[in-house]
Amino acid sequence: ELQLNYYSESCPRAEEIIKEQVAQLYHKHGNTAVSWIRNLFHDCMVKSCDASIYLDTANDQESEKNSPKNFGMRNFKYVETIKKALESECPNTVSCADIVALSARDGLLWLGGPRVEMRTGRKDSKESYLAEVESSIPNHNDSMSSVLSRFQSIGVDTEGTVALFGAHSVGRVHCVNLVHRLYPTVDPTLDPDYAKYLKGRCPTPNPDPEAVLYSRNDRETTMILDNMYYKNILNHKGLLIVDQELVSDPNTSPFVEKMAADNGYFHDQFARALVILSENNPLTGDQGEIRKVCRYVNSA
Ligand code: HEM
Ligand SMILES: [Ca+2]
Ligand SMILES: [Ca+2]
Repeated sequence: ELQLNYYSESCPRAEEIIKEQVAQLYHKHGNTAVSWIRNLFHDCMVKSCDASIYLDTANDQESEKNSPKNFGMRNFKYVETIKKALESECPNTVSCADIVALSARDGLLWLGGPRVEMRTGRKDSKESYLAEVESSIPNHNDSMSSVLSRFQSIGVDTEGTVALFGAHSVGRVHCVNLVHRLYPTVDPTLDPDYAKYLKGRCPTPNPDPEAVLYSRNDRETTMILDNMYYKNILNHKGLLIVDQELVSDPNTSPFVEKMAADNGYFHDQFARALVILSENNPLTGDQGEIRKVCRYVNSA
């Protein structure tokens, strides 16, 4: 029941307003564009693209943001900037869940990513699903077969899954997610010079989780969503164990090679898979609600 331009009658400028806000935020805080993409993954993969990720802890319901799987997520407050702009033009009309989808679509363009067409009409959840986060979002060291079957279960095939990992061509990884590959001994699947660089970024085996020690996902083109990621992992410069597994698993490695060789092909596959992810099990019609603010459900 999602459709193109769902708000054409109820709020004709809705998509324009989101685009303007994403642009303004990008110019103030460039990494908001990175966050919109990760938000889409962490929202849509958990139950539904229903903005459940945005809810704060309230009324005895603990926020999904508290899950260790959501460690490092940032810029949540800026979704309210977008929401406020929409509310001032069209109160109670545009869902936070559609902001999840459209902000990712528009953020991508600032990162040099592909143009993606997205349908709208998603409604917002009335609860958060902290308990489901653990089983829904893979771990940084899960086996590739379990990662593939997780994506398969929402309709993303192997080729699409390999493409979505290309999101790790932007942004950062904190040392807590890296040190097990560096200490006490260096993971032999890691390029030795690169390991030396990473040890410089993460000098101790037990980083304080509060400290913001991190490494860029992709040193060459940190803020561009491009196929450098695939070139890096082919050169044993993947950061997470799951990143490196894409190369060692025979189910995924042929796609890695193709994407490393052809940025246009990577972009086409990324766009295709992102749409499938963004349409996972949406609430539509009179399901859910349209929140007034994205971090709280509406009060009865
Ligand atoms: C098996 C699948 C995946 C795992 C285990 C995984 C895990 C992670 C981890 C551990 C980080 C670093 C967090 C930190 O230390 O701050 C990260 C960052 C990131 N991930 Fe993933 N990820 C996966 C798939 C995806 C997908 C499908 C997308 C989007 C399409 C995505 C988008 C991002 C982005 C944009 C960042 C950088 C965030 C930032 O800099 O703020 N990831 N991921
Ligand atoms: Ca969700
Ligand atoms: Ca890049």
